[in-house]
This record gives sequence, C-alpha cells and structure tokens, in this order.
Amino acid sequence: MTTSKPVLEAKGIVKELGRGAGKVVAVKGVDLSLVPGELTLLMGPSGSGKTTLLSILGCIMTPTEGSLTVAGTNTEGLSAEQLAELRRAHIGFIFQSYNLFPTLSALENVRIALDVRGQKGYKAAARSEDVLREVGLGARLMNYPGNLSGGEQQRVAVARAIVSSPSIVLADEPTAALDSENGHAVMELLARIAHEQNRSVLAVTHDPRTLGYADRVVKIEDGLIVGEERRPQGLDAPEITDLTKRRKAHA
Ligand SMILES: Nc1ncnc2c1ncn2[C@@H]1O[C@H](COP(=O)(O)OP(=O)(O)OP(=O)(O)O)[C@@H](O)[C@H]1O
Repeated sequence: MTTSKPVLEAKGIVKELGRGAGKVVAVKGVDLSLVPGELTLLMGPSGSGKTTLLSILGCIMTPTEGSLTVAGTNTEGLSAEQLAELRRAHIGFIFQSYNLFPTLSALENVRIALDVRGQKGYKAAARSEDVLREVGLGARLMNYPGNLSGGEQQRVAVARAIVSSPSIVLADEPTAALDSENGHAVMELLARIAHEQNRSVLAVTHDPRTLGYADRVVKIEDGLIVGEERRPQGLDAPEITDLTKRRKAHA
C-alpha cells in the first residue's frame, strides 16, 4: 500500500441540496484521501452522490459540513475567488462531454487553460503543443473540435486538464460518450498521467471497461462510501483485489 502524503483530504463531508420539501442530503459523511501517483475510480449507482462529491473535492461546491484540504490548504472559510485560485493552481477537470470551445483549434483549446492562469506567449504555445503531442495529437494541433473524433476531443480535454501541471485531475464519466477503443485509450492515458507524472487522478464512472486501469476503486451508495478495493502494489495484471473483503475475512 502506498505511503505518500495525501494531496487531497476530505473528512466528514456532508452536502445538502435543495430546500424545504425538496431538500436532499446528497453526501452523508464521506472521508476520502487522494495520494499522488494513483488512479482512483469512484463508482456507484445513479443518484448516489458521485457528481456532488466530485464537485466538492474540486472546490466547485462547498460542503454543508466537513473539511477539505487541497495541497495543504484547508478550504474552510475561503471566498469564491480564493477557491477559484486554489482550483486553478492544483486541479484539472475532464468532463463527459469534453466541453471544448467549438470555434478554437485543439491547440487554442489547450492554450486557453494557460491563458486564464496568466501564462501567455511563445512559452505557453510551446507547452500546449508539447502536451498535445504527449496525448498523441501532434498531427491534429490546428483541427477544430468538429473535425476531431470523440476520442480525439477527449484527449484534447485531457491535455487541457494537465497543461498547467495540476497535482490533482478530476474526471466526471470521461469514457461515457466513447466507443470501446477510444474509452480504453482515454483510460490508458489517465493511468499514465497518474503513474508517470505522479498526479492524483479521480474518475467518476459507471463504465466497467475502466476497472482494469484503476489502482483503487471507491464505492459510493446513497451518499456514503460503502467499500474500497485496491490493486496490490507491484501487480501488473489488470485485476483488483478486494481488500475490504480480505480484511473482513481475517477479522
Ligand atoms: N440541485 C439539486 N437539488 C436537489 N437535489 C439534487 C440536486 N442535484 C442533485 N440532487 C440529488 O442529489 C442526489 C445525488 O446526485 P448526484 O448527481 O451527485 O448523483 P450521481 O451519483 O452523480 O448520479 P448520476 O450517476 O445519475 O449522475 C440525487 O438524489 C439527486 O437527485
């Protein structure tokens, strides 16, 4: 088991959504830590609180209760602008529907992530180009999203998420819109980003094709973490051993 220090630590997270009769407790007391170098999957049925939890971990939503520490900073009491700053400094996002600007080329879509962080000019362009090459799109730099396949668009989105070198990458159903081959290619890329670049990658998913790439699978049901499976370190086979069950068996 890895002993790295967590780069993200959530403790006792509760999130209420809606008001009055429509009030729902979407997350009911979740503890979750992410360490560098691991690809974690968050899996659970529809409505179990995955997107809500991901939004809290990504500092898009604030929790009703509980504490969140991102890269050593406790987020409690931070203003919306301070949270946005923390997000820009440490977190990259990938969405199911890619969320690329249709009127910008692949290169401009990646470069804009540096632009909003105040990094402009030749260096930003060169860095964006390098990252697009890294994700296998060196020959598609000037293509617009409409002229790229779904898999290629998602790889642009991955490049945009990592171009500013965030320590944490959060992905919401990154393979849901992709066919089998492209789904596997994107998961392979996310695993590489975690392992070779020592980032913490957390992906919310329903997709069983993603399982073989995970170092760790966290299961959520009805707003609560109900189990965790981990691939023993050093094991290359794409199989996850259920440590939760093993622990219970030895208890
Ligand atoms: N704005 C809102 N107001 C009230 N309830 C909400 C709101 N957004 C989500 N919910 C409820 O909170 C619960 C958790 O929703 P969430 O979207 O986090 O689940 P999920 O696991 O991501 O679901 P899915 O897999 O279908 O995307 C659900 O019961 C949902 O209906």
